[in-house]
Amino acid sequence: MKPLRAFWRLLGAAPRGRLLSFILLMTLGSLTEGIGLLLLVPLLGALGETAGGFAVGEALPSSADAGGTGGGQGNPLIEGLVSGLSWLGLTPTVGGLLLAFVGLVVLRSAIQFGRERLGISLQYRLVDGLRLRAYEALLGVEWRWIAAGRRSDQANLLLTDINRVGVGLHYGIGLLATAVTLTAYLTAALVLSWTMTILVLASGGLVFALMARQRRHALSLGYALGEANRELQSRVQESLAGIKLTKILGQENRHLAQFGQTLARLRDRQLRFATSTSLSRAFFQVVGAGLLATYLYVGLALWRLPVPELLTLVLIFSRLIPQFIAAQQQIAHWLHALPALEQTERLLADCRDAAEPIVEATTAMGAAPATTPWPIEEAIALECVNLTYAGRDRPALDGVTLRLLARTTTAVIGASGAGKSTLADVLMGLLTPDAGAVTIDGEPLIGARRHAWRQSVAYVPQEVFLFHDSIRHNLLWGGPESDEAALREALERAAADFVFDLPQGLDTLVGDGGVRLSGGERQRLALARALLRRPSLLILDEATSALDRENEARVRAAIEHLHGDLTLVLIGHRLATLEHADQVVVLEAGRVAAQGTWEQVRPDLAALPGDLIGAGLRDG
Ligand SMILES: Nc1ncnc2c1ncn2[C@@H]1O[C@H](COP(=O)(O)OP(=O)(O)OP(=O)(O)O)[C@@H](O)[C@H]1O
Repeated sequence: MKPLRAFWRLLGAAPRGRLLSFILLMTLGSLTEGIGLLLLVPLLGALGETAGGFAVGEALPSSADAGGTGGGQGNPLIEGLVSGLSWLGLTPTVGGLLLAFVGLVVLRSAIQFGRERLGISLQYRLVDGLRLRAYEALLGVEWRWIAAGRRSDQANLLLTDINRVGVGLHYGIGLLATAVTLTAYLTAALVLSWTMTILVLASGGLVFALMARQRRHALSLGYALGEANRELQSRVQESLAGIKLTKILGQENRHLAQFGQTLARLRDRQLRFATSTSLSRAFFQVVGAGLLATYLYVGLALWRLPVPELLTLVLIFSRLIPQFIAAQQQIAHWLHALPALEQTERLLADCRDAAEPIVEATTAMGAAPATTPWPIEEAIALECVNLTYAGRDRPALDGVTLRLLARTTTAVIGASGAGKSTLADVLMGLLTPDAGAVTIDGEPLIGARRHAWRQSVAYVPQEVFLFHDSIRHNLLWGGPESDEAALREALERAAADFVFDLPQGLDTLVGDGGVRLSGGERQRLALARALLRRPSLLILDEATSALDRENEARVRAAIEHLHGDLTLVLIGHRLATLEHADQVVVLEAGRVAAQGTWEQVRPDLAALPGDLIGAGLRDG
């Protein structure tokens, strides 16, 4: 990735008005800096010529009557500045010049304040814009792509990598300001002595070239830091997710040691970058002092420059050197952050390639996914559906042909790994088959229709996910418009009326992922949330696995009550639910091994190998 091009591309997303204001402030700041420095020349000249006996209000000797070589006489720009002051009615006195000088410093400070504020707000805007784009891209991508990636890498990118881009951008914007200031200093120096300026440019260029290795080092450390950050993120996420297991297994020390090692690797890389930047700063300071002494010697002894000019030049160069050091540091920081930007842009490009098509409707808020309900009139049909996950030889679904009639109940059973959840994902339009077709009332479930179809589907998985929020807000994810009565009805139908016995009722916080509730309570809340959605297709994936017999019976009664209202798919082993299904589908290694009513498939089950039915089924 070309560093300069990447910077402009990133900056290109900034609002034009703000960017132009920033550039204007940067230029004005540098202009005041340059003019302020040039005003010092006549001042120093006047002070020198009068050997300290000058009254503050006395006019400066004009170029005509001075006759000397110091004080900028003969230099058209400085004379122009002085006569500019006279034209404004300000007699160029020592006091006047001093006042003008202080005035310029005040003005420059105000401009600098504005510029820095604008620079930071630009940086935050660009970083947040990038973060939002990355998040939006992740949300809009095909499920298959998300499932194949690592959640911790995605979290790392959204949080740490984009933060690093922000830091890089901060230095990049700083570099712009430094470049403009450097230009102003060099222009001021050029006005005073072009030979000296060329000497400065040549020596500065040489030092800059010598530091190329440090810049390459910053880039490679940027890549190494990215890896260490990803490792830390995955370590933290995994450790926290598995903290219960860690405690049960008594492996706290092992986790701590691993965490310590990951941290040490991260710190090592950060420290190497900090050392490299500190070293280069120290190197520049020493070289800078040497160069300054050389310029002074050359100016005084060889080129015999007038003292006021020379003093101002030395002042300019003494300010120029820290700016030069800053520029080198800013470039190194930008290069250090470049791998994070590269990673973000790669994610955006990958997400663009794997984006799920969406039909957009125009709303008051702008474009939004269409959410028109999609009722099933006849049937959902699967025709020779094949699906193989990336990196797998064996298909998860192999030539599956099924017909789910509208408002009937289908039970899907099969051994672990038979393909039941994959079938559910295909029915929901989350996964597209590699071959074969899925149709709803004869309409193929492809392209943007898959997203639209999901608005009419509800799914209750075995591992229920609840947001760290109140029960009410968790339920409203299912039906945002639901009123109190609708919430109560859904909770009662899902046998989740335990909510009303809680001290805070619907406003009870459920904890991270619903950790403050039992597994069975979570399942019943998830069912209530699904019912609020008023779906055309409801898929329950082992949705009663965590329930005790009493609550399972209640949920089963609720499910039986739904029979005929909507199209139901029950994935599970429990005989009691299977018996009430209109059809039972038996999957084995991704194939349909048997299909029909429970009485029809029952004899086939005995012939199938392995523990297909499971103890739960035999128990009923
Ligand atoms: N994201 C994935 N990447 C690769 N392979 C996968 C993925 N998800 C599932 N599989 C594989 O696909 C096959 C079918 O898995 P699936 O989860 O559909 O089975 P299942 O019948 O739902 O199993 P269980 O009852 O244990 O939940 C299995 O061999 C599984 O290892």
